[in-house]
Amino acid sequence: MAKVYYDKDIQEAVLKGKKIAVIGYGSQGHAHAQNLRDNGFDVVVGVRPGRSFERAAQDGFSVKSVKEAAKEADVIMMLLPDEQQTKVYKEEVEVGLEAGNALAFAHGFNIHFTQIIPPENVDVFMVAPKGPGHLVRRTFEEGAGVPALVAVHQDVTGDAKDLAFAYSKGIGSARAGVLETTFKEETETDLFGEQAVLCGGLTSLIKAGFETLTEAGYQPELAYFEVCHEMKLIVDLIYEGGLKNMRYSISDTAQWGDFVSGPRVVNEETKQRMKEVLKDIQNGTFAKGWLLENQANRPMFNAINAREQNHPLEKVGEELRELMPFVKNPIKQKEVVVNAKG
Ligand SMILES: NC(=O)C1=CN([C@@H]2O[C@H](COP(=O)(O)OP(=O)(O)OC[C@H]3O[C@@H](n4cnc5c(N)ncnc54)[C@H](OP(=O)(O)O)[C@@H]3O)[C@@H](O)[C@H]2O)C=CC1
Ligand SMILES: CC[C@](O)(C(C)=O)C(=O)O
Ligand SMILES: [Mg+2]
Ligand SMILES: [Mg+2]
Repeated sequence: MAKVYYDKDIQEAVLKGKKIAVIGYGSQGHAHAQNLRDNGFDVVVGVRPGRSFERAAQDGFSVKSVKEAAKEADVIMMLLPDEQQTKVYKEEVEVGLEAGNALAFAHGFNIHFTQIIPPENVDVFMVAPKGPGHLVRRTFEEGAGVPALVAVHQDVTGDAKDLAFAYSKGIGSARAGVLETTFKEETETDLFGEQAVLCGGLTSLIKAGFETLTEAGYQPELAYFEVCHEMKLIVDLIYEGGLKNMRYSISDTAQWGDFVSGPRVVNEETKQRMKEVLKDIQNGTFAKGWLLENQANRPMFNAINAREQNHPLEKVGEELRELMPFVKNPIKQKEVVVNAKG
């Protein structure tokens, strides 16, 4: 079994007393900044003027421009959207880097695909939480954490690996488990996971199930409960005790259907497609497409996003969730409050 590191295995002294600039205050940014601060680390937030700036100030942080924060910090964690990082790095971060500083990432995209090439005199490490930023914060507040991967790309001080582990402990990830990896392995597996299984695979599966039922004349509300709402309840059982725990709880009829019909839907052909997706990630085709899409101001991203938001599943889901007061969306609620103040 791979070595998994926990709080007890990690010394945080190497990071204590250093100034950490969290660049960006979005999904990951707000969680890293707040968890690190709660664990006694010295954090400055670097963002452009606007919504995030106001939110970080409202949360009590010292907030500066990206340039100022990066210049005054010893450790600079890049938590801007991947596609924005190169420009901001070149214009505002690189100039403030001093020998012996550390440049850090939560995903390997820009280092692995050579969009950012840091100077040779700084450490470069990664702490990549294996979960959405809002849950990095929420689980931390609940006394738990989200697992993370750490990697070192450059080690000039001899401390890069210790810094990465200390940072992972600082954001609460070592409560759940931290694994060592490389930028290449994290980048390729993270992109594959989100495209083929966690986000792309799952949304396509849910939509296909919903459409199959509604096109056959079944009620959309019923279809939503069947293939979307219940998904969380089933996944919770898998999360808590593996596939066998879920299969223990469902009926034997469902388990037999799982065995005989599941592989008719997700089969060798699906796996072949997954291999193609992985190949496009490994050979840079996906990265190139995403970077070009952004250079063109996202024409396809925006068109698909608009279409997806109008999918009948989204409409009926919105109506049904309104009628389930126990289905709360703490992320949305927080944003509404902030927007109202902003
Ligand atoms: N989202 C996640 O859960 C995960 C993300 N990651 C990685 O973490 C990194 C950050 O991702 P994520 O948290 O999703 O990012 P977000 O999209 O949530 O980041 C938004 C933040 O970046 C700021 N920002 C955007 N563009 C600029 C710009 N041009 N100049 C200055 N500030 C800018 C925004 O400010 P404003 O409000 O002013 O727009 C906001 O503070 C990425 O590398 C990602 O791959 C890794 C694991 C999971
Ligand atoms: C699954 C999507 C993710 O990789 C994540 C939350 O881990 C991301 O890039 O947001
Ligand atoms: Mg991920
Ligand atoms: Mg990702």
